[in-house]
Amino acid sequence: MRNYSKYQTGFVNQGTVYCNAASSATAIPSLDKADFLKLQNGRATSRQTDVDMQSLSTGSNMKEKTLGLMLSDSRGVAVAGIEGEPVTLTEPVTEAIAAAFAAWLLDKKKVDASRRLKISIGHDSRISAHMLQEAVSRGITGAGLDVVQYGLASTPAMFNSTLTEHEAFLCPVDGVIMITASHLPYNRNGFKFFTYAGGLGKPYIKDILERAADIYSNFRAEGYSDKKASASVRKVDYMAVYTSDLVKAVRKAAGSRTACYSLIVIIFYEEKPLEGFHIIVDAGNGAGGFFAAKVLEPLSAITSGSQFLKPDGMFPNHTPNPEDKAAMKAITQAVLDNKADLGVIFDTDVDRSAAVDSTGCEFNQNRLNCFNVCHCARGRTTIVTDSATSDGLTSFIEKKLGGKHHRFKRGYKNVIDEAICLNSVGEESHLAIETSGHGALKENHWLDDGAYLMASGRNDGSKVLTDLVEGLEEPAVAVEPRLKINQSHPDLKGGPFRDYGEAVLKHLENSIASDPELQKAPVNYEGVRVSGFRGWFLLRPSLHDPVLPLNIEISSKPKFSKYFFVFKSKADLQTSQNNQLIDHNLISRGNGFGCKLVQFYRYEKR
Ligand SMILES: O=P(O)(O)OC[C@H]1O[C@H](O)[C@H](O)[C@@H](O)[C@@H]1O
Repeated sequence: MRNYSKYQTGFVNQGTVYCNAASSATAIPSLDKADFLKLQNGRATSRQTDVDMQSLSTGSNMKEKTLGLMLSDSRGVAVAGIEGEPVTLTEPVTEAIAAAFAAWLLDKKKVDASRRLKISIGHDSRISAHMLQEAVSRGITGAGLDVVQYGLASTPAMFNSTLTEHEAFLCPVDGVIMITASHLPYNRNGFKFFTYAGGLGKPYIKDILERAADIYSNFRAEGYSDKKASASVRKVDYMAVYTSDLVKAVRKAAGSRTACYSLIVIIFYEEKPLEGFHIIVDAGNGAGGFFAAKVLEPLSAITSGSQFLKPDGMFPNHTPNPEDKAAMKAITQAVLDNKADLGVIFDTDVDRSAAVDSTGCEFNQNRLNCFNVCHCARGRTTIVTDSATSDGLTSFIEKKLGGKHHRFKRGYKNVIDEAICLNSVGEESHLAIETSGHGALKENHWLDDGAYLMASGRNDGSKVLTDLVEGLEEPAVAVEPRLKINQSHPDLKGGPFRDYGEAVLKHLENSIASDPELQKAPVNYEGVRVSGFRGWFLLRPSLHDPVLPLNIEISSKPKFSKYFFVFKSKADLQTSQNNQLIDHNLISRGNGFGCKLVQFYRYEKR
C-alpha cells in the first residue's frame, strides 16, 4: 500500500488501498523538481487568473466563469530510439504524475470519506499508450481512487465523461487523464488533465508536477515496483456513449418538427440528416476512425473510400495533423478519387479537424475558420479567433455576417477562455476558433471537439463549401516561416529563449514606429502585427517552441517583393523558382534568425 497523504494539503481518507506492494523493487534514477517541471508544455499568459476551484468542491457549474488559463499539458519522450531524445516519461515518472493528479484532485474536491473519487483514462493510438495507461492506473489506485479505463478515445470524449450522467457507464467521473501528444512524432507522449471545469491550466499542472517530484523521490527511497494496478480498475466502452450522444446532438442541430397530441408535445428530430452525402474520413491512423462508422453512418452518410481509420501509433501514412501539407494532400486526393462530397481530417486525438470540399478545395486555417463561422447559427455575435487570422476573415465576419471579430491569442485554451470571459462580461459569443483546426461552440460546453464541429455544421443543401465562404477575401500569398531561435547562440548570453524572443519583438516594434508606410495593429494581444504594402504580417513567440512564427499575407503578388526583400537576403530566407516563396526547411535550420530579421528590416528602411 502506498501512502500519498503527505502529498495532499488537506488529506481525505479514501479508505485502505492495497496496491503495488514492492515485492521486487527496482532502482530508478534520481530526478528532481526541475526535471519534472521540464515536462510542462505551454507558456503563461499575461491574462492568467486563478480558477475558482472552490466550485469543484461545491459542485457549482463553473463553465461560464472566467478560467483565464492557457493551454497546458504535460509532454515528454516515451519511446527510446531517436538520437538526442532520451526517454523522460518512464513508468515511475508516469505513475508519480498520475498519483500527484489524484492527490491534487482530492485536495480540490474535499469529498468526505464515504465517496471514492473516479478518474477516467483514455489514450490515442501511440505505441507507448498501453505502458503509460498501466502506470497511470497504478498511480491513481495507489492514491486510493478508482480508475475507469476507456481505451482508445478522443480528447473531447474524455472531457465529456466528466459531464455525462450515466451510472451504468460509471459517469460522471471526477477527473480525466488523456494520454496523448497530439500530432507530435511517435516517440512522444503526454497527459491532458480535465475536471468538469475544463482542462487544467498551467499553475495546476505545475503544482501536480511538483507533487510528482516528491512522490518520485519517495519511490526511490522505498523501492519502486511496477506490479499490476489493483482491482479498483474497471474498463468501460465510453466511446459508445459519446458517439451516440454526438449522433443525437447532430440530429437535434439538423432540425426538428413538433407534433401536439392533446396536451403532449412530441419533438421529432431529423433522423437522417446526412442522407445522400458521401463523406470521406481520414483519421491519419490516430484515434478518430470511429467517426466514419459510429457517427456518419448512423446519420446515413456514405463513407466508402475513407482512409487510415485503423489506429497505428507509427503513423505510417501521414502525420495526423490538419495543418500538415502532406495530410491535406492525402485527404484531398481521396475526395477527388472517390468523387465524394466532402472530406474530413482529424489530428491524433480528434480535438482538431479540417475539411475538403467536392472540388478539392481545402478548408483549413483561415478558410476553416470561415467555414466554422458560417456553420455557427450565431455568427452575428462575437467570434473569438487566434492572432494569426487574416484581415479577410475580419471583413467576412463583420461585413458579410454582421458579427464582430475579436482576434485574440494563439492557443485553443486562450480563445475558448476569452469567449467565456466575454460572455461573463455581457458580450455574447458562441464560437471560439483557431487556425490550427481547434474550434469550440458554446452550445457544446465550449468543448474543442473536431468531431462535433464537423458533424454538426448546418448545411443549406450545398455540397460545395466554396459557395458557403463566397466573399472571403483570400490573399495572393500566405506563408508562415517559423524562425528558429538557436538556444546556444551567443546573442542569448545564456538567457532563456523566451526573453530573447521578446527582445526581438520589442526591437521590431520600435523600428516600425518610425516607418510611415507601416501601421501597427491598433488592437493586438500578442507579438507584433503590422499592415502595409497591401498586406499584413505578425511576428509572435511560439506557445511551445524556441521559435518565432512569422505569418505574412499579401493581397497581390507584385507588392510582395518589397516585403520579401525586407525579410530576405542576409536573413538567408530563400526564394525558389516556382512560386514557393520561402523554403521552410531552410528556415527551421537557421541560427538566431529572429535577430537578423529585425536587423535587416532596419537596414532596408534606412
Ligand atoms: O505557437 P505555435 O508553435 O504556433 O503552436 C500553437 C499551437 O500549439 C498546439 O498545437 C495547440 O494545440 C494549438 O492550440 C496551438 O495553436
